[in-house]
Amino acid sequence: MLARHQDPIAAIATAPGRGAVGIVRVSARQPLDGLIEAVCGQALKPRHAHYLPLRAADGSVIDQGLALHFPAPHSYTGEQVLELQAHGGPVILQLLLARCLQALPGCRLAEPGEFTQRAFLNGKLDLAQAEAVADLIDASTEAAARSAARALEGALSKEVNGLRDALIHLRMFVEATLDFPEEEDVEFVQQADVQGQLTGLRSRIEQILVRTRQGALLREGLQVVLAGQPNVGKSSLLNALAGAELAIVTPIPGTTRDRVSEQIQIEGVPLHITDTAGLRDAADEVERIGVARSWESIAKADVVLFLHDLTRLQEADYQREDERIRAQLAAHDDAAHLEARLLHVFNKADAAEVPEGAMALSARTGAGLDALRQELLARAGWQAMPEGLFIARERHVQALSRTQAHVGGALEQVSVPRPALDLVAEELRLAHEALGEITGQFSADDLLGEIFSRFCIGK
Ligand SMILES: Nc1nc2c(c(=O)[nH]1)N(C=O)[C@@H](CNc1ccc(C(=O)N[C@@H](CCC(=O)O)C(=O)O)cc1)CN2
Ligand SMILES: Nc1nc2c(ncn2[C@@H]2O[C@H](COP(=O)(O)OP(=O)(O)OP(=O)(O)O)[C@@H](O)[C@H]2O)c(=O)[nH]1
Ligand SMILES: [Mg+2]
Repeated sequence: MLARHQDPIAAIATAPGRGAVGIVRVSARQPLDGLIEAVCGQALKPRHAHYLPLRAADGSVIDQGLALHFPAPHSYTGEQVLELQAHGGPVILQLLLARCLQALPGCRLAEPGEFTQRAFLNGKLDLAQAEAVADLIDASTEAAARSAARALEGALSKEVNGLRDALIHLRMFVEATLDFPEEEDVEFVQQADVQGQLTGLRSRIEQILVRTRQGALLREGLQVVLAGQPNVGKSSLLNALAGAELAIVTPIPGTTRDRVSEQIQIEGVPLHITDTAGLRDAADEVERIGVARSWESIAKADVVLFLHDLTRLQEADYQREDERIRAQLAAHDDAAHLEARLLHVFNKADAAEVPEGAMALSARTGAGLDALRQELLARAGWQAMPEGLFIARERHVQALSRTQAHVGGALEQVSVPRPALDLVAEELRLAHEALGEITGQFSADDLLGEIFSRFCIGK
């Protein structure tokens, strides 16, 4: 353990700037009696809110506030914690913070996520729960917040721990059998139906993977880019989806020159929508840069919504331009990837006939927008699962997929006539290890550093 994990730390634990109330939080291994006496002028009853003057070094009053002492180990971090709840002005909170740093020997400013990192290191939260704390704070929709709260309660961890126990059970069995003489072990493994157990495990992992992917979608959202020729109604569609006049709309082709992005939500799934400059051989420098940016956005999008203008479908030059864009899209992407993310949508259904089977809408009247929303959710792989939802990260999906691959590897090994049990054991060990990365049982220090450094300060 690095020495820095032993230091007392302090930080402003509320959003910076002006708030009605702000909190300065201190966490330390050593007793906080000296600090409490210095700032509060009296001893504090554990886990009890005291209203009192909070004092500077010269005895002057910084603020009338609330002080709370959580003696170790019954605190957020598992260490001694002192909370000073003051009025929320930035100057007051800075003064209180400076006072704590100066009155508690060895105390330094907390790094981002360091309180939660200590909660993790002291076993108060596992890694998936600690990540849920950050996801709860950063949640951009109610559904994301609610499922982050469920992950914080341990919904994902519980699933992962259930899998872990089943894996440990199998590992112990297979490893014990390894010590048997060769003829007996095979028979033993067959009797215990290791193959059946592995098959069961694999379908359990698959079910959890499906839910974890949903949880990751709630967290990451979906990147949708509106692309197409000038004047087809991309900006109108952005405005219609967002319900606000965000992008300029005019009948002049080439109106949008720079990207305009907005986050909306559909059934709680965050959608990041980007309106782009119409794709054409631009006449001037500004538009040329705009079109280059359109292509950058297209490259990064999960869904490329290729918008067409129904009123111009029959025009030869219009068709030629659409073909050119299609070819350019194909040149930027491999066919399968393009197929999976390209969505053709036909606009101005209020002003023209709609061809059979086309996904048509009118950005002007709003007709067809609901069907588009549902199509976007379907593209994202969203399945409404009201109960049992928990927030998750791409990292969790990856770890579960690797666990699944190793369980599959073990299954392959036991399915041959004379299974090599040492290979089965090795696959199971790797599966266990991959699974353990989710809750932080087997996590490298650099992964932990990476995760906690993305928290806000004071968390
Ligand atoms: N004022 C304040 N509000 C806050 C926090 C905080 O640190 N301070 N939290 C910060 O994120 C969240 C609450 N999280 C907390 C988690 C555990 C404990 C705690 O004292 N745990 C003890 C006792 C548990 C019990 O009494 O049942 C323990 O785990 O032993 C406190 C806050 C949200 N609201
Ligand atoms: N009739 C009809 N006109 C529409 C519809 N959507 C957009 N328009 C009109 O089409 C013209 C172009 O709309 P924009 O939204 O600016 O088109 P754009 O694709 O963003 O164009 P650029 O920014 O130039 O690439 C405007 O005159 C809109 O009023 C629609 O659903 N029906
Ligand atoms: Mg536009």
